[in-house]
Amino acid sequence: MISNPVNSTVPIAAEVFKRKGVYDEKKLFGVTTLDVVRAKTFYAGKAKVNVADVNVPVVGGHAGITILPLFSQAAPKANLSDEDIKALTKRTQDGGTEVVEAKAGKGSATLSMAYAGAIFADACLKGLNGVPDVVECAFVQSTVTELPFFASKVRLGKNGVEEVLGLGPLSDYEQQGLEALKPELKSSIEKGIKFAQDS
Ligand SMILES: NC(=O)c1ccc[n+]([C@@H]2O[C@H](COP(=O)([O-])OP(=O)(O)OC[C@H]3O[C@@H](n4cnc5c(N)ncnc54)[C@H](O)[C@@H]3O)[C@@H](O)[C@H]2O)c1
Ligand SMILES: O=C(O)C[C@H](O)C(=O)O
Repeated sequence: MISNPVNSTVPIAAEVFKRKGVYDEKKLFGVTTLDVVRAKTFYAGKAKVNVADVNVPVVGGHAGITILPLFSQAAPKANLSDEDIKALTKRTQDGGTEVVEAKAGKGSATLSMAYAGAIFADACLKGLNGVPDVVECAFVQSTVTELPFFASKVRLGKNGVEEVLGLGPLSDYEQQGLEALKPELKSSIEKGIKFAQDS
């Protein structure tokens, strides 16, 4: 699912598939790759490193504060200040809205979404083809937190999701971000489920 609001459209799709008796939680993904692309790009700019060498996990969901980039786990390591990390986090969280507002009613990110979509589709195809250790972040059914859907690193394989990976160690700032995003993400998920059940 790329269509927004991803935090609700994924639960909606899950409910619809369940109703039809064809739900497979290993094969339903909310595409959050663009958040990773943005986090990597902004980090590379600030840290003055080649973006092609950068990796940054992004967890949570795909809207505002539910997007939580884990810059404490970014590779390569860079000595950025707390202020820099806060600014990079906000820029990543606001990236989509920035584009939507700039386009003023004429759609959302297109070229960057095509790039992100291609990365994610390629990762899925590699997994289906048996390439080992293909890992991308995606919004999936999850037990990583108490929420039924959550974006985190996911290992892709022949069956789709082979493993939903945990969050790893978080900085205090990220831990606060995680606690702050949970009520908002919970509400979006519940709205999606209710919408599907009422339809
Ligand atoms: N997951 C992500 O990272 C990400 C990134 C970019 C865009 N998006 C989402 O992708 C979706 C498309 O974005 P866009 O920029 O291409 O938008 P857009 O406004 O350019 O295109 C939307 C299209 O959907 C059509 N449409 C609207 N209602 C419809 C309906 N009921 N039935 C059939 N078609 C309908 C419109 O005619 C239009 O052609 C949006 O939901 C956007 O928020 C997600
Ligand atoms: O379509 C939007 O609202 C934003 C989009 O999800 C994006 O991340 O660019």
